[in-house]
Amino acid sequence: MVKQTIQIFARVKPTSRKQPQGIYSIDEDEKSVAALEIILPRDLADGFVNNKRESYKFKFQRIFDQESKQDTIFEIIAKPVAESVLAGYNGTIFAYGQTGSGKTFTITGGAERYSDRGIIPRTLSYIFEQLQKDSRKMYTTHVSYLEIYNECGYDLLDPRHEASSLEDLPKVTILEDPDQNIHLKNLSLQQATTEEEALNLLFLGDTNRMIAEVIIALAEKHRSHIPYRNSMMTSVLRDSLGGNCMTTMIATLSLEKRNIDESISTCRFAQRVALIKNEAVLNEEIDPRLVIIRLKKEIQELKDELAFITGEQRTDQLTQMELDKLEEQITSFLEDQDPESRLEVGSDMRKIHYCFYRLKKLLSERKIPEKNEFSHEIKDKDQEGDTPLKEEELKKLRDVLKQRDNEINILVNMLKKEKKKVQDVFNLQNTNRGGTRLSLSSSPLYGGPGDDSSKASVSSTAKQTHEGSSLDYRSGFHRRKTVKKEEMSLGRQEAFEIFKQDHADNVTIEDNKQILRQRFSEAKALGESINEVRSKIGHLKEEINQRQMQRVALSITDNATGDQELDPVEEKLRSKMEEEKKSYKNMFTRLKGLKVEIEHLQLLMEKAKVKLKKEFEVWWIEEAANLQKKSVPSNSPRTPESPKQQQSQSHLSNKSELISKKIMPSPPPLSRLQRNRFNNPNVEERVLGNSSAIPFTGDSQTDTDILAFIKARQNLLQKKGLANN
Ligand SMILES: Nc1ncnc2c1ncn2[C@@H]1O[C@H](COP(=O)(O)OP(=O)(O)OP(=O)(O)O)[C@@H](O)[C@H]1O
Repeated sequence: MVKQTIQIFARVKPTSRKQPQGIYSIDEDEKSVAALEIILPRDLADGFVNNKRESYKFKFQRIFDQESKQDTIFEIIAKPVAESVLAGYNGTIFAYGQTGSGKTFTITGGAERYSDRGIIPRTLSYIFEQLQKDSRKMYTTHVSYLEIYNECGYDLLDPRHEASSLEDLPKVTILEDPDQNIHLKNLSLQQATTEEEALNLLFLGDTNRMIAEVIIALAEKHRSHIPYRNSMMTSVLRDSLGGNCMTTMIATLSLEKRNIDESISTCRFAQRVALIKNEAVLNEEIDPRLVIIRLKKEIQELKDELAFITGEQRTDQLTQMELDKLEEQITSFLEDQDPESRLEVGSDMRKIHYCFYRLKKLLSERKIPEKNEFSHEIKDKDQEGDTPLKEEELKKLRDVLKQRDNEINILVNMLKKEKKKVQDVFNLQNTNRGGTRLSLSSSPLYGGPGDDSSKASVSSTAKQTHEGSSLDYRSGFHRRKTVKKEEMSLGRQEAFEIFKQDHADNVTIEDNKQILRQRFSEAKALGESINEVRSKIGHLKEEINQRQMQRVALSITDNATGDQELDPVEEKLRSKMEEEKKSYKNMFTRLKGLKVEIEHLQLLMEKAKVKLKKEFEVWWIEEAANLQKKSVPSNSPRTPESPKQQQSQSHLSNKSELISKKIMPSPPPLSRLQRNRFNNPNVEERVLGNSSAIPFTGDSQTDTDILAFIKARQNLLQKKGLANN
């Protein structure tokens, strides 16, 4: 059992604006702990009579200042927890801090760059790497993703559900057993056999969360305060907060002037958490049948020992099973070549006697006659030695000797021929050096120049995700994407194109596309270099083999002992081969890293695309709702709406201004074609200037789409100062 308090770390989020000097300071001089001092600026200490303390000091295991990078956070905070998990303990890492302080950035990672990936993807990578190294054990890995919102738990990885709101996801409830262990009912456990599968699950959960989330924001203001002590989150984390677990907390701080109070309260919370002691117990699941067998054996041994010491001999017969076991032991003892091996049968005299009896029997049955035969033979030979060899026998022996001599001569001639062949090959190779070489690599790992197979190989797994696979959680995502695409009408698609052009996330997608292209070509070039090195290694191996054959042949024909000496040429070839192998390994490791990076970037891009689409959908619905309100006169009958439509519209209308500001920070420039096509006052007048709402197509949904598009365009133009009015 390991007793340990919860480890607390602090991370300060980089500030966008330059902060006034001295708002906080970090003191790392103290041994093994660091201190964060938050200084209250005087203007915050309100009024004339200043009763507020001016500075607050908090201790942490370590404080990561604004410039700290994600890899450092992983190495120092997460790796030790991952190591304890691999050793068999429970491990938890959680981030705590005010909104926008960097919890998601620290735990999951940023959505823009590969280097921004957070603790989860890095830990997954580390864990799978370690599991791969250990071939002695069998591991199974599962992933769960639980979202807790408003005291309700939701499974974000259930492959049977496509989330468009949290309510679509399976609800997870807490159950407590009589031993007060917490169980999460309905939370699925998804098996992940590789890092890639685990990352796909993480991505699926993130996407589901994102899709179910722009609803949460709307409901947020109606949310009542949930006391932390009784919350579902605390129940789920019960073991992590004072139980059987190695736990680490990261206090995320946004140390800007306006956030000082929140930051102080986060630090206070961390100081309290640091007092919580956990008792982590090694998780061991013991098979009761194995325990029974072990205990029975122990009891028997103790009984035997007791009988031996007290002299009380056991008189009952050995059972057939015991006899069979003894036979097995005797056989393996006799077959064992090790002279030191022992026959261990414990202190049961019956067994000891039985062994002696069997050995004696064996000796009398087999060994002794053999020995007798052998001694007779020796005796006969000795007697022969005393008699002079007969002339006839001598002649016979001379003939045999001559025959042997002939055989040797034939063999030497054969060897000479062989040596010549080898020499020819060797000469031919020397002539070929510098010219073209025979390629030994029959199945290159990656394609040659101009071949796209390297790209295919590197991206195949990620491609699988999009092209559908047998795994439900992958195809689920794919299905959603396809459905959405099919649903989009032409006008809506066009509006989406305009919408995304200037969206901040589109810049990220484009940047990542660029990086992806670079990584692909790097991977391709690397694949080609790997193939080259592979074939070099093949050639070197071949050269070494030939060299060895040649030396053997030489040593036989010249009766030399060359094979025992070191051959400098061979040594040189070997060291060259080692170098090539090293560079092969380095390149291969880099290629593996590139593959992970490419897959990660593809997931980031997909995530950004889903987010973009989601934001567009919300904006579109909201625009349509506004427009309908405007264009339908109060006394004319309204187009009937589905209850769902009504609900989403009423939710969104409150936020419409906010959303359109947020998602359209600056409108995209319209092309001349677009301007000509849409900047038509007649259409506008028809739709917006005239409240009689003339139907375009007769289909209310399509008309709504058209209206929303025109309105959206008008908004854009107004913002750009291009509107006609
Ligand atoms: N260490 C950091 N380096 C760079 N950017 C950061 C860092 N921490 C946070 N950010 C950025 O700050 C913004 C807010 O961070 P994040 O979403 O992680 O906050 P949060 O605490 O999870 O917020 P919420 O509680 O609202 O979900 C994001 O755009 C994120 O990329």
